Order: sequence, then C-alpha cells, then structure tokens
Amino acid sequence: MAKKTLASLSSADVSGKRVLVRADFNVPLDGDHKITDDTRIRAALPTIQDLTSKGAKVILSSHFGRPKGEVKEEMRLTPVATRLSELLGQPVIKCDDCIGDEVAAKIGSMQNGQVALLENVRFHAEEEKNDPAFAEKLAANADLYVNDAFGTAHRAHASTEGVTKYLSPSVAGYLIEKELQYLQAAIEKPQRPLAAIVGGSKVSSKIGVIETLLDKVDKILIGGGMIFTFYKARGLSVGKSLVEEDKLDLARELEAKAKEKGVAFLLPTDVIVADNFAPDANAQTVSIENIPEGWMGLDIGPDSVKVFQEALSDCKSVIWNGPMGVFEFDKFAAGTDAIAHTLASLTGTGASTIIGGGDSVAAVEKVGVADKMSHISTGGGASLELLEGKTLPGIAALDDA
Ligand SMILES: Nc1ncnc2c1ncn2[C@@H]1O[C@H](COP(=O)(O)OP(=O)(O)OP(=O)(O)O)[C@@H](O)[C@H]1O
Ligand SMILES: O=C(O)[C@H](O)COP(=O)(O)O
Repeated sequence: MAKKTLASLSSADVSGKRVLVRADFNVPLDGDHKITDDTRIRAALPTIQDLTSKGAKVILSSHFGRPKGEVKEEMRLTPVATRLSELLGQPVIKCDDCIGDEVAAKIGSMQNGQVALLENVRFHAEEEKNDPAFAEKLAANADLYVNDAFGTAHRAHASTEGVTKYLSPSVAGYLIEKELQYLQAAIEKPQRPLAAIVGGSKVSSKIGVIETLLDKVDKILIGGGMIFTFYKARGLSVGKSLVEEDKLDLARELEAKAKEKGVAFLLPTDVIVADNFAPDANAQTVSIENIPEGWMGLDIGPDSVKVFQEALSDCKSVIWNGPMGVFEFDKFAAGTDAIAHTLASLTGTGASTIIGGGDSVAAVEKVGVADKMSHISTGGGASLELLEGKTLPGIAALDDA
C-alpha cells in the first residue's frame, strides 16, 4: 500500500506549520531512569531534522511503557527529552501533558525550527481506546501529522490512528518509510530456510503471532518468558516462572499445528533458574523437567544454545524478536549473547538477519554486534505483525500516495 511520505512535502508545505510527529520513544531504562539504548530516539532524528530545517514547529508525541491510563512518575518522558536535546544539539521544550491549556500555551509560543515533546500519551486511558474526542484534542495543537512510530504502528491508538481523521495531510516519516522498504522486501521473497526466533516478556500479545508465523517460516525457535506457557501446557512444573494461564490451550494447539505443517518447533531443553528476580539472585541450570518449586526461569541454558545454534546453522533468513532471557542481569544474559553472536556469524555467511524490538535491539547493542546484522528494526511486535502479513493500522490510516 503506497502512502504519502514526508519526502513529498516541500519547505513551503511545512514552514511555520505546527507538525505533530508521532514517534516511538519507548526505550529501555535502567533502575536509575537512565536510557540504556537510544536506538529508537536516533532513528527519529532524520524526520525531526528534516522538519526543523524546513522551518516547521515540531511537536513530538510518544507513549512510554504501559501506564494503563494513569500518570506514573517513572514513565514520564523527561529522560527522552534530555537525550533528544543532546542528539539534536538544541533545546527540547518538554510539556507535562499531551493535551490541555499548558500544552496549547507552550506550542503557541514556539518559533519556527523549535522542537517540543508532549508527555506520555498513555497517561490518558483514551489513547489506547482510540477515543475520537481525545484524538481531536491531540490534533487541536497541530496543522499536519507525520507518523514515524514504526514500533507502535501495529496499535490502532488515538495518536497513531485516530488523529489522522483530524489532520491533513497525514504522512509517513523517514523511519517508517525505511522500515517498510526493508522489511517488505525481506518478507515477500525470503531466502530459505527462514527461521523466526521469538522471546521476550510480552507473552500474551506475541504468542498469537506464532500461529500465523507457522504458515510462513520453516523453523520457529522460542525463548524468553514465552517458553514457560508451553512447558506448563505440556504438564511440566515451571515454579514461579512467567506463565499466561489463559494461553495454555493455545500453546498446545500451536505445538500440534507446527507438527501438522512440518515446521520445526524448538523449545529450550534446559533453563537457568533463579530464586528471585534480581541481578544477584542464586542461579542454577536445570533441565526443563526439573524446574524447582519457588524458582523462576530467567534464561535458556547452554544445551539449548547448542540446539538453537545447530538449527540456525543452515538458515538463510532469520527474524528475531524478544531476548532469550533477562539479559539486563549479567547472570541471565548468556543465552541472548550467544544467539546474538550466532546471528552475527550467520550474516557473515550471507544470510539475512533482522532484529526487531526495543529490548532486542538493546541486547544486540550490548553485545556489540548490532552493526553485524542485516537490519535493525525499531519494531518488535510491529515487525512481527508485518511478517504475518497484517495491515498495520498506524500506516493504513495515512494518506495514500
Ligand atoms: N524468562 C523471562 N522472564 C521474564 N522476563 C523475561 C524473560 N526473558 C526475557 N525477559 C524480558 O523480556 C523483555 C523484553 O521483551 P519484549 O517482548 O518487550 O521485547 P522487545 O524486543 O522489547 O519487543 P517489543 O519492541 O515488541 O516490546 C526484557 O526486558 C527481558 O528482561
Ligand atoms: O516496544 C514496543 O513494541 C512498542 O513501543 C509498542 O509497545 P506496546 O507493546 O506497549 O504497545
């Protein structure tokens, strides 16, 4: 679906205009509220700088985390404003809300070429409900709309979808344009065997993706918090590990469907368990049949790494979303590190490797092999849904080219 892009707008189209830019600044933070990976912020710079250089007033909007419609101090976008200002080399006007009088006043006094950052849109429950009145309020402070939030393009929310009904033109930014160009080409004609590696902690929103992936890929490797729902569905004890109780039937169906379709479906054979969720927790490696009561699985084990490496060795394309373990804690980073190195070597043999997702990219950056991958996507769930062949609502809502 061809969409109108920012590249098609001239200086005359944007100069002096208030441009609402939806970005995905949902970046990983450490316990001290420091950004541990700024890939998503840097990825938004081409759009922001293009607009400022053309004399636009750039009003940035993003969500951060899942505050569920409430103001959560730890989910304010203040660290993002600071980092963005450093990267842009100019001040960023930080608003304490995303709608209302204070925002209107700050935007009203903006000069051409200035940049403002609205507060976390998800502090309002109406955002995720795609409430039209809220979308209209967001739009009230702008003249036109640029969506560059590829990582959030799979969400039909007020700031990604609803707002397009009140602003014209509504166009795609440079990041969305670049992501679509790369991912669509990789998805439409993948070199085979094609493997998907799915991990991370967003089990309920990503487990369903596996079903559609079974129609597209030759191999599926599951890691991260996702695995325990499958083990529990097999009747194994998983201790205090992350489990989605209402997805147990789905997990059983997915394993059966993979078998039926002849798709290799790989779950780890061993895991590293911890006695609590902490960097200095006591840890031990156990087979998946022996997860002790009261312990939780926080990484895949060394035997699983070997099994996964073997399965990946002949793959010509690999798409990876979701870390293999809690890589933020060194004790539970080995599985993610090993898979990152494996993909880096595969790229060296000519395979196409795509890494998607806020934390997945952070993990690959941490290992220092990001530049060895074919493509680093800012979208995790979004790139998976694109791979599934789904229409991303945040892109579908933009003006046609
Ligand atoms: N076994 C586990 N138990 C709990 N959390 C886990 C486990 N394994 C990985 N994680 C956590 O998963 C998180 C990342 O998952 P997530 O699904 O958000 O990936 P992502 O790459 O950020 O994708 P997206 O961009 O879609 O959010 C990390 O913070 C990591 O600590
Ligand atoms: O990190 C992501 O995948 C995006 O920022 C979307 O976040 P969400 O899964 O909370 O909608």
